[in-house]
Amino acid sequence: MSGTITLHGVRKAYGPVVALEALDFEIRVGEVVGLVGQNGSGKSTLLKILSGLALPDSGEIRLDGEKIVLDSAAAATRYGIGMVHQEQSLIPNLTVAENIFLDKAHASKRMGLYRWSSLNAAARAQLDKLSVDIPTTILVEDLRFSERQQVEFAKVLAIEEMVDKPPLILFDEPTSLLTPDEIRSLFAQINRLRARASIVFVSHRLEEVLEISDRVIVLTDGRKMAERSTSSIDREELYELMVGRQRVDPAIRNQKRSARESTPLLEVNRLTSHPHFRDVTLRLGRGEILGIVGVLGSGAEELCRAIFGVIKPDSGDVLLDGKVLKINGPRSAVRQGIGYLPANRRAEGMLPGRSLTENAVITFGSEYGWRSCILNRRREREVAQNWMSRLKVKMNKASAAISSLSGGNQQKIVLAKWLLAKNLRLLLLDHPSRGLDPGARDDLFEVVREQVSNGLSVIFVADTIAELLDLSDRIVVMRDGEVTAQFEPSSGTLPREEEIVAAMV
Ligand SMILES: Nc1ncnc2c1ncn2[C@@H]1O[C@H](COP(=O)(O)OP(=O)(O)OP(=O)(O)O)[C@@H](O)[C@H]1O
Repeated sequence: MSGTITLHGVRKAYGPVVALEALDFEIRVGEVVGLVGQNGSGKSTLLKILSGLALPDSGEIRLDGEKIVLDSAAAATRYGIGMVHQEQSLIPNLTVAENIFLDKAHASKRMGLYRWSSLNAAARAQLDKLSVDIPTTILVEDLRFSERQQVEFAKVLAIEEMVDKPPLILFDEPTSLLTPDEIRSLFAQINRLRARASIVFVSHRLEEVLEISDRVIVLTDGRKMAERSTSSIDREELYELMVGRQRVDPAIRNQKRSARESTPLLEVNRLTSHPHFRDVTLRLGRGEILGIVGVLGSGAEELCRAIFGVIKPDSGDVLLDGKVLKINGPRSAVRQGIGYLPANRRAEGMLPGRSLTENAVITFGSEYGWRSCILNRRREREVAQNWMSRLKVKMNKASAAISSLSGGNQQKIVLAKWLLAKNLRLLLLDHPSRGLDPGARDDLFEVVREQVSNGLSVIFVADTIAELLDLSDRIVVMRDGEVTAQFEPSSGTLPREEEIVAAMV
């Protein structure tokens, strides 16, 4: 059995929204297929269909020419298909071994009871395939994010022994929370595996897609708009195919950047919050963008949370406009003109059951009549919709539930919520581009720059060094809770990537 999976004329609609249309797609063993597309273009829908979580409305899926029906995750497993989920699907209070075999019938389970030694040995064998030495008896909740992802990967690989065909492994943005070293080791694992599996790799990071994939498919509005071998296309061309316009070279934009001489809006003096960060001192001018970068555990995210009042500092102080900021929690931060876009937007940034407009106006509705006797819904809607169209939110109608949007479009709504604030002075953006397609990220940065030129000050925790250099006026590097370097390119020149990396690790 060769294990080729083909999709023929697949269509999937959610009510009036067509997520996939007339999709033909072939995935062959021995190759990695990169899947890219703008937010809302149908990538997650395609992964759901392949992993048995959604059924197409029409069209067929075939394995080596034979029609198959993927009507549940278990059915997908039977055909050797597994997904390494972006939002991990492991159960925290079970061990690594239990998680790897949780969804599978296994010889180590008899009448509902585990034979632990054989279960652990079987789990070890799966982890060994990835050259990972995580103990099989440890609870998943005690693992780092990247280790949990390895367990997810091993869990999918365990399918290999259950079926007589090479597995199809689906990766949904696997690198977004990994450090550069962790990405290298994931790629090495994929490269070792590729001869005996087929792989679909979904990501917004075009350089990574081009590096790891043999072929790349571009989805636009649910349709396959291009399919190329990665040796025949470069990043700029792929960006153009996806976004429909050329990318402005950040180097050109940076040349235009002039040093901003300004009185500080924010001064952070020796701020400490155990165990997150220590002795952090920095200043942020009016109309300035301060980029912070650091690997997981650097304390950068917690610093933003402390300024917004989510985390209580142990010592040090924060001055806003020369006055000591009393940080009594997010409510008082909002009153003082501080906004915060959390990294975990689904959990912290939105009300899933509410509509797009309600989510957009939830914080500042009162400014547009939210709390007045006569609810000024129309005004609210107008302002919210103005931002939604500026951020190019792909939606059916503004009254739809936010949960019906694609991940990237949900994020744009959470950002719109802050841009609606009339008194916004300081915006804290924690990994703002995570989940956004490259075009949407450039649009977002453009909106941020525009607001900054109107006097807004921004602290942003960057996802990658490239975007850090793209957006920041000044740069702070953090490691293990401390500031390890500050770069002030007042002459218009930015630090070199190696200088930043050296301070990060
Ligand atoms: N459960 C749902 N109900 C209604 N519409 C949905 C649902 N799931 C997806 N959609 C719509 O289907 C389209 C495709 O969404 P999908 O999540 O597949 O996009 P995506 O390419 O994965 O986007 P992103 O890059 O933002 O994650 C979008 O317009 C989205 O709003």
